[in-house]
Amino acid sequence: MAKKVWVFSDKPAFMQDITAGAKECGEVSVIAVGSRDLITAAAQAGADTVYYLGDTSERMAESYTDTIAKLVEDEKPEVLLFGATLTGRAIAGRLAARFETSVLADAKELDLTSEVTNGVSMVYGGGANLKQSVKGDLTLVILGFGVLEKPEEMKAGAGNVVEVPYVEPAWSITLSDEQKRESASVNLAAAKKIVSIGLGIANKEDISMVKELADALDAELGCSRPIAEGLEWLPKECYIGISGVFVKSDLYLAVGVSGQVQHMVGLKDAKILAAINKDANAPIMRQCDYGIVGDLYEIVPALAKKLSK
Ligand SMILES: Cc1cc2nc3c(=O)[nH]c(=O)nc-3n(C[C@H](O)[C@H](O)[C@H](O)COP(=O)(O)OP(=O)(O)OC[C@H]3O[C@@H](n4cnc5c(N)ncnc54)[C@H](O)[C@@H]3O)c2cc1C
Repeated sequence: MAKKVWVFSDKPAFMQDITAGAKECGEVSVIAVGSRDLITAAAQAGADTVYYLGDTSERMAESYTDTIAKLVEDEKPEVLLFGATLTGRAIAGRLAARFETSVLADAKELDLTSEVTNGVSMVYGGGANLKQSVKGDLTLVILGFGVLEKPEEMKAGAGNVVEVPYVEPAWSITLSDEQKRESASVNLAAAKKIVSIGLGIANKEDISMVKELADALDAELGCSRPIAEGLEWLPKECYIGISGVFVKSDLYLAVGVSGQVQHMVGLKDAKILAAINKDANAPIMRQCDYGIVGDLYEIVPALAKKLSK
């Protein structure tokens, strides 16, 4: 059953991915904010109508929420699909509050063909799948790249452009400063060997001790989320798990990592899992191929010494 589907993503490739997938279900429109090049990109991916909101150089994308809300009230799309980016999430959440509805967040499967929109998303940090059927006049969905199946070649749409006037929000965010984020040069998703640290490491300075072991193994250094997000001892690109990187290394050596499900989901495709943990009952010790029970401060230097010989 064809629905009136609209797509928003601030990332052009993401917008095209969703639009091309949604096109398979009927007519699709795109809400474009930013460069005018987005209009062509949207039409190439199948957009029949492109609602062009303007350039974001002077405004934060979130400031367009009122403009989009007005457009939704006027045009009444049935489904709004948002790419899972920070901006997509911010706008979807604001619209949900505005229209007193909820968001089907982080859909990893989505069926737009039946009368109600059905989606599957991960819950409990990837431990379970949640199936949802969304009823009501407006369905808001946040989805990842590649979730919607798309044809090998994109089918272009009519690309009719509607210039949408800006609706001044009651309050808006001003961008006052930008700082470059520290990022890692390593691509853990492609690494063959990884040594990963967790909260068993007591001090930031001790990371160099584990790095010596990683170097002896010719491995990259990864970590659990608290090391990167809470303590910020390593860049965010270095943490493995449901909300971080998914790895498929030949060897994954976890040092002082307990093995919570949110971490373990990210290394389910690693071939050999080894762990060093002082607690024989830590969850990771039940899942690893090789486990060393003991103090990492004794085992790591001893292993590094042995391996560098
Ligand atoms: C929505 C959500 C998403 C999340 N996503 C992720 C994710 O993507 N990735 C992720 O990693 N986490 C994620 N988490 C966090 C996750 O639940 C755990 O809190 C986290 O993985 C625990 O990190 P850890 O193993 O380093 O620390 P801990 O659980 O504290 O484990 C530390 C381990 O070190 C051992 N240890 C302590 N001292 C020593 C020593 N001297 N020698 C040897 N062993 C020692 C302890 O026995 C313990 O097992 C998420 C959580 C939520 C709620």
